[in-house]
Amino acid sequence: MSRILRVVLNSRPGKNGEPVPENFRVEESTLTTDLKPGEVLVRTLYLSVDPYMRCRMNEDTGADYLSPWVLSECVDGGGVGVVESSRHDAFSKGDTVTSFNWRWQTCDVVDGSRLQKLDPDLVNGHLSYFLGAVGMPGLTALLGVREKGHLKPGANQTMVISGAAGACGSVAGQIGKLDGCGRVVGICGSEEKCRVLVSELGFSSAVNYRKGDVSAALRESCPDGVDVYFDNVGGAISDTVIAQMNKDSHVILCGQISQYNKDVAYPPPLSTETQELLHSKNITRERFMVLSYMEKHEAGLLQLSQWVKAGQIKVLETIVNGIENMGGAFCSMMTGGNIGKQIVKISD
Ligand SMILES: NC(=O)C1=CN([C@@H]2O[C@H](COP(=O)(O)OP(=O)(O)OC[C@H]3O[C@@H](n4cnc5c(N)ncnc54)[C@H](OP(=O)(O)O)[C@@H]3O)[C@@H](O)[C@H]2O)C=CC1
Ligand SMILES: CCCCCC(=O)/C=C/[C@@H]1[C@@H](C/C=C\CCCC(=O)O)[C@@H](O)C[C@H]1O
Repeated sequence: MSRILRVVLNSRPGKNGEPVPENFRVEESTLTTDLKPGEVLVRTLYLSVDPYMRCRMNEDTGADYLSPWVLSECVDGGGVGVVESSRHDAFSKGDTVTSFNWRWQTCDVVDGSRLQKLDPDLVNGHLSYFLGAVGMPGLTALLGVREKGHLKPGANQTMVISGAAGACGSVAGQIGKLDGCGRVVGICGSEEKCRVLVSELGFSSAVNYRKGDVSAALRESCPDGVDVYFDNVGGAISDTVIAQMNKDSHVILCGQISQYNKDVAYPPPLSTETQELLHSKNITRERFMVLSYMEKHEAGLLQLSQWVKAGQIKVLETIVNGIENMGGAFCSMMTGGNIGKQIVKISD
């Protein structure tokens, strides 16, 4: 038996409500560490907080691939850890492992069939990158751009990314440049984020949507209009971008975080005006889901790893320490407290 800490869902914010750290509760618990055949004892190193978790806080997530978190039960999501002991043939003590359904616990006993082994060389030992640029958000950026972006190298296209300073957005913009866009413009929520996008990540320009006339700033940044829009946020920001899109251009419908605290279906309905614009300008706007391209994940992670190791993709992270800060980190990410991927470090 071993004493552990875990995070349970304490209360739901309601479908129309902002999440607060008090929606989560940290508890002491005990873990039986005698393993049955096929089981693995893991120690948690890093946990991820992600926007889709807001949907899991509702009784009904509104998405068939997302199950709701259960009140007073341990919550779960992306995690990375180390194997302490194993009774599963595929895992040995010291292996680095990950899962999409890692319980928010300091240690856990898990069925080995639910774990994937990771090669730390892919991230030069920066294991948290497996939850960000060389993990699900990086794949979302890569596959979103490649599957739905219709990029044409040499065509001097302009790509706009909303949520540009976040985990997916910061990588998507860099891939836009690597894949040949002439101009890559980020939209995000602070001056500091704009500075980082341009001076550290090589974006052509950046627009702070909390300041001034966003439409005018975007027009100045995109004098030839917008050819590709990587949409992470939806709502009024996306209406503004779509109004400046060119004929036969493309929206990559990645996420709609501005609507996640509202009781609306996913993807949320568009205004009549925006729908008419999409139609009259023949703009594609297909829903994109990274989990629909599982067969492309392995090659995608190798590509992301190569870019990161070569310094062609710069990785931004915001890391807080301690399992007691999971709820706070989640709420902070939902309100723009992160630059790059929001990570919680659980142990060394
Ligand atoms: N389709 C798919 O398969 C996947 C989709 N996603 C989606 O991608 C998007 C980005 O996810 P991820 O990179 O993990 O998260 P981020 O790291 O981008 O964090 C979320 C960011 O959203 C921004 N934000 C929050 N509220 C608003 C708002 N009302 N208006 C505008 N921006 C807002 C904040 O930045 P700021 O300071 O700029 O406001 C915040 O930092 C989400 O919509 C998510 O659901 C993610 C993974 C897979
Ligand atoms: C309804 C809102 C969806 C917003 C889009 C989004 O962020 C999608 C993210 C998924 C996410 C799914 C994660 C785990 C699935 C298993 C969870 C469970 O219920 O057990 C990510 O990991 C991949 C994206 O497609």
